[in-house]
Amino acid sequence: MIRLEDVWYRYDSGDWVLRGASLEIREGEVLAIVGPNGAGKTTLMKIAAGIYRPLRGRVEAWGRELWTAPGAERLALRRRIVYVHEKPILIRGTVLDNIAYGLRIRGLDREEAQRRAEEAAKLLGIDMLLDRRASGLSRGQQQLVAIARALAVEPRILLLDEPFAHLDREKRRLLLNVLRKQADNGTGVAVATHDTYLAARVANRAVLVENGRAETGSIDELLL
Ligand SMILES: Nc1ncnc2c1ncn2[C@@H]1O[C@H](COP(=O)(O)OP(=O)(O)OP(=O)(O)O)[C@@H](O)[C@H]1O
Repeated sequence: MIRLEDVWYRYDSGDWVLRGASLEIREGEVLAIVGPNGAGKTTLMKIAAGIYRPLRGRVEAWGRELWTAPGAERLALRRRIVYVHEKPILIRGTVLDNIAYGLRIRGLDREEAQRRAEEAAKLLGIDMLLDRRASGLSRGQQQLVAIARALAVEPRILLLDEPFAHLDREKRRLLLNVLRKQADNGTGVAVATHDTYLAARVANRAVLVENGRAETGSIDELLL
């Protein structure tokens, strides 16, 4: 589980984006992160992923303060968390290479990485694309490849930034089901989205990011 406590953040060039934001991302549930453009949803998720260090406040992962943990421990904690950007960066090579990439850098041998990458691709209905070059894919296909790459490493916490944005109706529904199943199997899933309808369908709880703060509430309170 990840806990952000009274987190403050601003970029070099601007005002405070987060001014005392707190939230929890728990295993076994889907958390919807909603709020207006520029409110700080992406920033918050990158802090939860251990990519950005807050200027004030605490980030706890499984009870350990992430940024004061020794390097090796911090790396181990961060590896349980995967963040998928709205505009994913794909490596050169095939779709299979891309989905297997996270596993390869975690030290799995080629065969095992391939087997797990194929499984993840099947889950998202993109197994027919495995031999295609990643550079020729549509935006929606790229998004699914990035999500498959994340699923393949079996993270304890999965953070997705606008995962539905470029997907057609059928793929949105498929992803919705996959995320629900992931949570039911114990993964903690957080989804930043502008689509409150999808958020309400998939999430157990919601967080509204606004004015630098994060307000946690029920689906009824924040989404409907
Ligand atoms: N790399 C950066 N450098 C400077 N400012 C940034 C940077 N990234 C984000 N910001 C600013 O921080 C604020 C929060 O941005 P963030 O992307 O976290 O919001 P968001 O809620 O995810 O927005 P959206 O819904 O539009 O995706 C915005 O004002 C944005 O302009």
